[in-house]
Amino acid sequence: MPSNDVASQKWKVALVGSGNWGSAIARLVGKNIKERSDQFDPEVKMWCYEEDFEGRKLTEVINEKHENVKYLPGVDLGDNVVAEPDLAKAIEGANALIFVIPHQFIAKTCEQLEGKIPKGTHGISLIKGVDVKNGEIHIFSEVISEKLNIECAALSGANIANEVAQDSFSETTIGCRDIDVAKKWKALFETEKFRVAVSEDVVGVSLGGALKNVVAVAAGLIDGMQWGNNAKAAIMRIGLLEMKRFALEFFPGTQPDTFVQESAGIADLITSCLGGRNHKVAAAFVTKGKSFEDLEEEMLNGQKLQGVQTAKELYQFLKNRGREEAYPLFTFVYRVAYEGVKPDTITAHI
Ligand SMILES: NC(=O)C1=CN([C@@H]2O[C@H](COP(=O)(O)OP(=O)(O)OC[C@H]3O[C@@H](n4cnc5c(N)ncnc54)[C@H](O)[C@@H]3O)[C@@H](O)[C@H]2O)C=CC1
Ligand SMILES: O=C(CO)COP(=O)(O)O
Repeated sequence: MPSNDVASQKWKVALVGSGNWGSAIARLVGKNIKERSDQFDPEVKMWCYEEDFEGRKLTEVINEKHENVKYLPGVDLGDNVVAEPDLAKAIEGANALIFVIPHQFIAKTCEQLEGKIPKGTHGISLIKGVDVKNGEIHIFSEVISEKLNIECAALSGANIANEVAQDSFSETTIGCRDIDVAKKWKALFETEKFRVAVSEDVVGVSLGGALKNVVAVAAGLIDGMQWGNNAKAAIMRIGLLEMKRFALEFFPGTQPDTFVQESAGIADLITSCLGGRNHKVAAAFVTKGKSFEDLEEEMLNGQKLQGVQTAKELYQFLKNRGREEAYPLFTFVYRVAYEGVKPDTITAHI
């Protein structure tokens, strides 16, 4: 469909994902589509990877209480957010799909959707991670776009889910090359307290979210060691430069300004280094001396860490190209998580 028809097209929205961020976004979108029913179908289906919750199906409990009792407890999702365990049913009839699952699950999930998405469907990826395979690296908007043969935008920013779910003020960035489609996504997500900026730099927006997770792990190590604020600020600065350098080296055409001007860049880096899950678990890695895997299990109640796995994927990609030494902070995080390098040796590495 030509993009100038998008403004008048009514969108039926479905979410592929229902974790901590997925549920917070479902609530926000659910409220907006009720108020903007001229532009959007007033119900949103949310695909849930089904599991048991206290002896019942999680989807049943969500639909009965209108609350994701496991991944976003205590928050009313609204009665127009409907949890659906069958992926094909969840997306049936939708012409706008929001992809919001931990990045390690996207390949399998897309496989189930291949060939089932009508032409002209719009997609947006809220996933923070990169896809590394066969020595190549891709952002998830591209992966989704290629696998499902649809256009796919990106949304990323300083958006700790629990804060967005409480309607605390946040900003975000939508990366989308088609201005009419971008406006429609903005209308879907924006509220007075959730401010949306639009950028054409889909790659920069996506990489900001993916790469900051690795820096947040490093910041968590610093806090675990109680090295103070100067040290953490240094990690953020060094990390931001590595993020920018990586983007420009491997994704030519990325706008360097995205990293310093957009919520998807520096603001996300800061909030994640102050209070994200990657930061929290990395601090515990130092204080408790357990593996990231065990700590994720113990501390996150089913939520998933993205930074440690991203560090591994970046390392594999960089090593393959002989470039790991050019990214000492990313490489250090990998070595701490997977090779037993001690966090307190950080200054000898970066
Ligand atoms: N939580 C947050 O504050 C934010 C998260 N993000 C990003 O959004 C993406 C999704 O994160 P969350 O919604 O927080 O997820 P989460 O961290 O809460 O992960 C749990 C979700 O993963 C699902 N899951 C578990 N095994 C699965 C499988 N085999 N296949 C498919 N799904 C499975 C669970 O059912 C649950 O819905 C991530 O890339 C994250 O970095 C972005 C902004 C904020
Ligand atoms: O992306 C986030 C905030 O914008 C959340 O980061 P964590 O996954 O580290 O909690």
